[in-house]
Amino acid sequence: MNVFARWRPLAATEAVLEEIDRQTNINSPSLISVSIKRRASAEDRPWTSPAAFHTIFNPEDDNDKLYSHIVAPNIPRVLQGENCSFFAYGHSGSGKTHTVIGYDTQESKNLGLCLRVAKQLFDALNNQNACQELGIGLSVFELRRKTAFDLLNNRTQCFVREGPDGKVHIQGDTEMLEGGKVRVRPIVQQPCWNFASFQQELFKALEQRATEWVPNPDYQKDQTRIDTIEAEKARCEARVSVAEGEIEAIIKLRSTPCLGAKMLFVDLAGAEYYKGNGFRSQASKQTPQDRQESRQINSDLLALKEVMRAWSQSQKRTPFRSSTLTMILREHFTSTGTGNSTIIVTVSPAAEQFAATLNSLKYASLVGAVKT
Ligand SMILES: Nc1ncnc2c1ncn2[C@@H]1O[C@H](COP(=O)(O)OP(=O)(O)OP(=O)(O)O)[C@@H](O)[C@H]1O
Repeated sequence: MNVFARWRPLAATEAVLEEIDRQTNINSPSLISVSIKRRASAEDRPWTSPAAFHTIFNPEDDNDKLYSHIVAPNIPRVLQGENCSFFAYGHSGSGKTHTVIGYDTQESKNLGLCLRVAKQLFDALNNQNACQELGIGLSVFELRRKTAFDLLNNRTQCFVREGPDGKVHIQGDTEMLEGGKVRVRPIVQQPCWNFASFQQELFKALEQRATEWVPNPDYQKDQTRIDTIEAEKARCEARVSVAEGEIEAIIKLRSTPCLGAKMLFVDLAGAEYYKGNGFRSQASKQTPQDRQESRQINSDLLALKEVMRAWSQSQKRTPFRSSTLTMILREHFTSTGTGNSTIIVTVSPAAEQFAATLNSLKYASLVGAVKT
């Protein structure tokens, strides 16, 4: 497990605020620690993390720098068929989405890690004539209160279930196909053949995050059209099944597998829900539904920490079953093989966020300081 921390710049609205007193300590050639202190109180002793971090990025470091340190070194492994996962953890507004997706798509140095790697992979595919028929499959889902929502399929509610193959699957409802065949609708995997379409599909999916959908009362169902499309869908599915069989056969024949690896980017829920040491709780403003959701996020984040620790130590038993989030992630951890899992903790330098920042750094350093 690789652990990185990223200090974001003070936002314009925070310009007048004091900053946290912080220092990076180079402890060993490979790992570093961080010390932080409230600047306001002279008697405060700094809290120093264990040597847990690979790199600590400063406010002036852009997404391009993070990409070249964190993601780019993994590309050769992904091309050899190993999975990699990247988690952004931090309190609300600390820069998770800025890091994973990015808010500026015009400048490639500002693209978030997920978009930047897609760009790099498409550039590489375009440079190799032999690979012109290779693309990237994109799945995007949001996990809320034990339910997954497929963001590439109108936020369709999906179930997280363990299948007879022992793997955890995210699946929609069971549906009846023409001819009485029954199938469980899988989560959409959108094929993208170039960077522009990848970006477009990703943003379309992200727009579906946690927004209420209200049906149009004037909508009239056109059953004939639905039937025609269903029939076309069944024909396409049959062709996909044949193609999947052919791909499986090709993968088995290859001496160096380079198809079928997955890169997973997780923009975790804001960690202010995680009630840690000295954290200023928002509980009084929350509705009962909010509180239930906070508890769920809290237990998901704790479960994730335990999974990361157990996995880093190669413990015999990794507690994947303790939450829906970790159940879903099991496949990514267990099939990583010699691949990599990375956590990027994003933190604000604003002194008023001290408790949240301390909490986030403690979380990440507990994971990163594990002796393997
Ligand atoms: N490293 C950075 N450099 C420049 N601006 C940043 C950086 N990190 C965050 N920001 C800015 O701070 C704001 C909040 O960041 P972001 O939306 O990524 O936070 P978040 O952690 O995803 O929050 P939430 O949990 O609420 O989704 C955004 O306007 C973003 O552009």
